[in-house]
Amino acid sequence: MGAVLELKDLCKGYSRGGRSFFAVDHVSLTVASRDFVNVVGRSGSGKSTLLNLAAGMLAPTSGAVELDGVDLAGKSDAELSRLRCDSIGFIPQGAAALPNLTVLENVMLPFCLYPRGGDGEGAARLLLERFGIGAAAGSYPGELSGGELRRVLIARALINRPRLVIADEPTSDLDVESSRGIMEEFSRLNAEGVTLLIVSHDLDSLRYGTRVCTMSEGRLHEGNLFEA
Ligand SMILES: Nc1ncnc2c1ncn2[C@@H]1O[C@H](COP(=O)(O)OP(=O)(O)OP(=O)(O)O)[C@@H](O)[C@H]1O
Repeated sequence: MGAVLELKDLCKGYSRGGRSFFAVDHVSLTVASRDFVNVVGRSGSGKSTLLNLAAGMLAPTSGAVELDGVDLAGKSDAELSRLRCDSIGFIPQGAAALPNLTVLENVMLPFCLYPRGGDGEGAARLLLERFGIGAAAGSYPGELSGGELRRVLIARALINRPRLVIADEPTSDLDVESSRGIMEEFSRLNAEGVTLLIVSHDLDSLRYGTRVCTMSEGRLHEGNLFEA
């Protein structure tokens, strides 16, 4: 299978208090089609920075990100937005829904951003049903629980049927049962052919993936070394 996502010797440097450091330090990772990669690691180890680089939200200090063989370097913001909207279902940490749009409108948003054919409303309603929140289609985000809201954001990330889903702690703040429901849904998506790269705090989530990588002080290692 070809690589959906390739991170090549990726670095992201920051400086704080007069000290320079790499939040992401020479990371290489090949995510093949149908991989389900979980990334674990301590707080501050660089997981969110890595996902933001992978999704083209952040520019690397050095190294390259290739999506389906296409280097993201040199792409304009508009091109990156389009690419993300079409190819990546990105669920950032603490992602917010737009408060003045209904749940249905929030889910349809990426569908409406660029002209495309098909039945966006029908697809959005199906996703809401799939995540057990069909009855909330006409509600506003402020009227939903944290777990319901998270499912709305996941549905929104899936509306354009992305080949790759990148999610930063998609089950944070959820109870065990809700977390399992979401991970099982990710697992089903994976079985349908979707490739996933997910940061997870919850070690129970690891059994749903096909690979685990550990982030430690900006470095990425294959395997779960988190508890070692
Ligand atoms: N814009 C920034 N400027 C300076 N330092 C930053 C910036 N963004 C992140 N960092 C630092 O880079 C390191 C990695 O941060 P990152 O958010 O990627 O970690 P994380 O593993 O996702 O943490 P958590 O699990 O707590 O979300 C941290 O030391 C953080 O303080």
